[in-house]
Amino acid sequence: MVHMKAILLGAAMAAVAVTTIIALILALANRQTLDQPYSTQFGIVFDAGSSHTALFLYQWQGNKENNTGIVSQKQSCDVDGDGISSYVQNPAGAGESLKKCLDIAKAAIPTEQQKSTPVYLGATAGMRLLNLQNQTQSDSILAEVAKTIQTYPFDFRGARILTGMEEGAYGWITTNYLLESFIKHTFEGSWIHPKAGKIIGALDLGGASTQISFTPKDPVRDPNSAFNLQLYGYKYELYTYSYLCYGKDQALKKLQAYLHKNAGSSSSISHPCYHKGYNLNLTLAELYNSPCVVPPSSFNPKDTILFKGTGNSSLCLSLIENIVNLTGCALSPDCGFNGIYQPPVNGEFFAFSAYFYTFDFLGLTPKAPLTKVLSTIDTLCSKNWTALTAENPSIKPKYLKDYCASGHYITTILLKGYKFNNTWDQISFVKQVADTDIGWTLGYMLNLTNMIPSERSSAVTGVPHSQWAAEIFFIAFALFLTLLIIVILSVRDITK
Ligand SMILES: Nc1ncnc2c1ncn2[C@@H]1O[C@H](COP(=O)(O)OP(=O)(O)O)[C@@H](O)[C@H]1O
Ligand SMILES: [Ca+2]
Repeated sequence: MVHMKAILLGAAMAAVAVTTIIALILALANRQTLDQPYSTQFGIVFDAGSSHTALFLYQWQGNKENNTGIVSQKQSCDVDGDGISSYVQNPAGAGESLKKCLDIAKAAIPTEQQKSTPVYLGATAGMRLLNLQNQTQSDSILAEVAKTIQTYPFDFRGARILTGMEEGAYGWITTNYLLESFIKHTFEGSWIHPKAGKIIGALDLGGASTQISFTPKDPVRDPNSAFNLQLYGYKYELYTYSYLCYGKDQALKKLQAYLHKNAGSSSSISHPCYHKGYNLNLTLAELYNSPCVVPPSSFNPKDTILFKGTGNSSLCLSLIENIVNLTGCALSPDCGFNGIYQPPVNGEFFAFSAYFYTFDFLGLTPKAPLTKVLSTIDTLCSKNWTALTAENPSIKPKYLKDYCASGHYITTILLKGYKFNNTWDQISFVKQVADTDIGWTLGYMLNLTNMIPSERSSAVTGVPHSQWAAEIFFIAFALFLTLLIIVILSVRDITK
């Protein structure tokens, strides 16, 4: 009898073991399903900035992950000419200007994929300002760019002006997506949520606006600058603010207007941020062409003024501190500049766009000690224009003339505005991560194409339904067998 029971138990255990092993093999063996070749998909985003427009072509491969996230930049294309907001006299020209880049993108996408390639155009602060000045003009420019894109075989999804908050939040999403701060692909092939605290803040300096976005330590006190997100099952409360008129170009225009106002009737004005030997002629129409500067009560738009560079670095810095209003704070002490609410900065930050361009020219990327930064800007500002242009023959004068001023502007807003004075080393000045540009465009596309799920369950690993059913069947069957044996053995014991 004991012998019989042992045989039965042995046989049953063997059956359970075999069933469990099959279930395990099914569960573990076939993760490669996701590596089956999916066709490459594409997406296009136009960044219609205040100073210029660029096209970004992104690609991704079904569910197949590469080591830096799923979506990468295949190529980018710079549109010739200025930003679309400069086409007020010729809105159709704004549409026309996009064709070169659209043709290049079309050539890069296989014909059969073109119809399913989404295209977005997002305009930022240049169009925000035009929209404030003259909505009819901004609408007609948007209509013209939409019309041109629709002549291409893509899936056009709209041309619109982003809010400053969207611009800041999407830049933050792009940065953290590329750095895999939300979800990380491990060596073993699964996805994990990385340790909290590795979320990076984003600093974007454009021509007409500048954005700061980060997750503060404490809850955001002003709902107007709170942006709540849920990504891969985790909630984030973002502080984000966009300072309209405080992009690099509009801030430097404010400085010109300030100098003009203080020059009285003189048409020749010393400019301490311009290099000795550099002269700039400007009509008053050009100087006062933006809502960021208040013109004198009466002026002749055709009058010209002459800015003469004096290369006085310390005077330049103190004038820039006048442009950025550093006093007054309603929610004291939590302020950025201009009395705008901002919680204390928290953690590491990536600074891109004109932050990067300026610091790249200065040789200060990705990081440099603050003392070196300040002395490098001083040295640059004191160079005379002839020497500077001779040393930098490949740099466009329209950028070269402003690096002194923008160097001082950047340190002013970062140190005294956002108050990185004790955390300077937390800022990296970068253009790309994993060969993909940092900016709002990728985050915008990821969001609009629902490529960042809000729930963890939609994350990337998985098995096909049939395999999942087989796994469940064998696991259930193993459990059933175990139970059956226990019951049989107990019944036999009782009836004995
Ligand atoms: N090579 C460069 N050197 C210096 N500044 C640059 C360079 N390329 C672009 N920029 C600056 O970067 C900024 C880009 O802003 P943009 O995206 O056009 O405006 P916004 O984001 O405010 O709509 C502009 O101030 C432009 O002058
Ligand atoms: Ca921009």
